[in-house]
Amino acid sequence: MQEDLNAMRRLIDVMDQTLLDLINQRIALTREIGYIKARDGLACRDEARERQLCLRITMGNNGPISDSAAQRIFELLMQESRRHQAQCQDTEYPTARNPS
Ligand SMILES: O=C(O)C(=O)C[C@]1(C(=O)O)C=C[C@@H](O)C=C1
Repeated sequence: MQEDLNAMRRLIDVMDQTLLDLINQRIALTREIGYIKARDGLACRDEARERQLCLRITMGNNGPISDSAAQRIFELLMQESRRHQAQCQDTEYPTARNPS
């Protein structure tokens, strides 16, 4: 019984690390977008894109989590993206990302 529990928890630990790595990769991408927005004078928040994303999340949610739980998770992710993008507004566009 304890062995079954431990085996399941090890699976969860591996999955959590994968999720964390993916979340950090997502943030890295949104930071790239942040530099582009800063360069082009665009606002961090794009409400139309956020609505589109929430719709896509609802359409793609196969459960068992509820649509509102899925939306809360993604709203938190987007909030964190915007926080990182705000930092990009204050820093120079890295030349390594700007080959031109
Ligand atoms: O797609 C963008 O424009 C982004 O900046 C990415 C992102 C996101 O995290 O998905 C972040 C902030 C915007 O309000 C919308 C979406």
